[in-house]
Amino acid sequence: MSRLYFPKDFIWGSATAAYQIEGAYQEDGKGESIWDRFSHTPGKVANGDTGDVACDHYHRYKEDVELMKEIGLDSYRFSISWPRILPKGKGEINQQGLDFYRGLINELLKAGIKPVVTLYHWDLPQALQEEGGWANREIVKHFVNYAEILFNEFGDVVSQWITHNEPFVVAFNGHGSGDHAPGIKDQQVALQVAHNLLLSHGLAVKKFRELKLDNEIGITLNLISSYPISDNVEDNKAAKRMEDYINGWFLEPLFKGRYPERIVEFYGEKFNNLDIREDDMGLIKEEIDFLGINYYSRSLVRYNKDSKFLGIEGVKPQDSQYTAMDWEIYPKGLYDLLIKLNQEYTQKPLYITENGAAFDDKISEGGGVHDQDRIDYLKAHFQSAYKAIQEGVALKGYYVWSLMDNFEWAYGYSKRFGITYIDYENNQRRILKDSAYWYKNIIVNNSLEV
Ligand SMILES: OC[C@@H]1[C@@H](O)[C@H](O)[C@@H](O)c2[nH]c(CCc3ccccc3)c[n+]21
Repeated sequence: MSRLYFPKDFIWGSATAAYQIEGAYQEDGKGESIWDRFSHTPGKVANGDTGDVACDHYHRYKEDVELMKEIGLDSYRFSISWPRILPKGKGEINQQGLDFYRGLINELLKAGIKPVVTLYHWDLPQALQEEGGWANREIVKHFVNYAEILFNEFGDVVSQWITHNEPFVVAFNGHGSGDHAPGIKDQQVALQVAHNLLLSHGLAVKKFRELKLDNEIGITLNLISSYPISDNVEDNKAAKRMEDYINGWFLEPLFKGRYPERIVEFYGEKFNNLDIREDDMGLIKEEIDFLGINYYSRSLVRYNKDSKFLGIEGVKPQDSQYTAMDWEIYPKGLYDLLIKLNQEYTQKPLYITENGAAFDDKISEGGGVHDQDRIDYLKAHFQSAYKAIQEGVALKGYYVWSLMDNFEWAYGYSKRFGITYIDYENNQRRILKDSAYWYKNIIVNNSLEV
């Protein structure tokens, strides 16, 4: 057996999001979010699950920081719930909302754990949705106002700020396929939402720079590695379109100030109809300090002239392994992605802000949760990250998704991503899974045994 040693200042962390773990959905002045509304809408979420209680983190955050300390995390990535801070999305500030996050951050600092805050992880105040939400360009100034409140309140204790979690998903799942809140099904709206999200990111970064804070700011994107099933030209073009659709639509504006031509022509009229103003692309390209990457799996495609989805058809190799989300386990895709980002987009510091897997975890007779499949998944992806670092990629940290089982959006509580098991039948009891103990050992040694 040999050991792969990570750089000495490498950050090992874990990640969550407010709506997925906090619960207390109407407590202490919190306003309604679009996910409160969506999850309470019959038929939208598996088993009629909602985030009303979730993991009850709102009341149990001290216990949860103790868990993070036991695992030995260097850092914890979490999101702040906009409607806890501004119940109507703007106007009056809810002090009890600020107090909750102050308490959480204080516990983290006492435990020597770096707080990394995601400003927006999908839980828009419902009051703003009623004014058009992300489809209405006015939202940009409300987002910057919200961000400024948090920069001023926590700017001296937060290590890094992430403006948005996965604008692709907010735009295309929330406004294209409609399987996420607010459940709109309109590609034209989805494209406008994507643009407004990027613009809100750029203006929030600009505001952050004006405040001259000494921590860092970036954005988190869900990114894939995209491969053609054969080396024929049409399959290769299909794989490139897939990469442009998920990765390029956001990477190109953020780092090159433009939308990717190949797919712009594919969108045609829908792109020409967009409300993009003269300075927008320059504002979106405001320099960031790091890029957050959420990687879970690859995309393997073939060209299909009858496919309404960009002429693309997904392929699922028989001999691959799959997670409980039916996502192919493909660690090499993380390595390929990191190398490509380094070569084609940025040499800025990169963080894996999410990587992990859902498996059908069970509590064993002895009371433990033996999730060897999750250990194997993480080990293989850590090895890919290690290889990329060895080849010069400025990967500075890795956040396992997730610290605990939680509300998995439209899948409700049916999918478990945590390294901590949540026993929903037993008062949300926390049980560290074998993967948590395995991760603890990695962190202590800052190395991986292979
Ligand atoms: O699905 C697991 C996690 C979610 O729980 C996080 O909130 C979200 O940031 C996140 N993103 C991805 C990859 C992109 C994706 C999002 C939604 C559905 C399918 C894929 C996976 N995950």
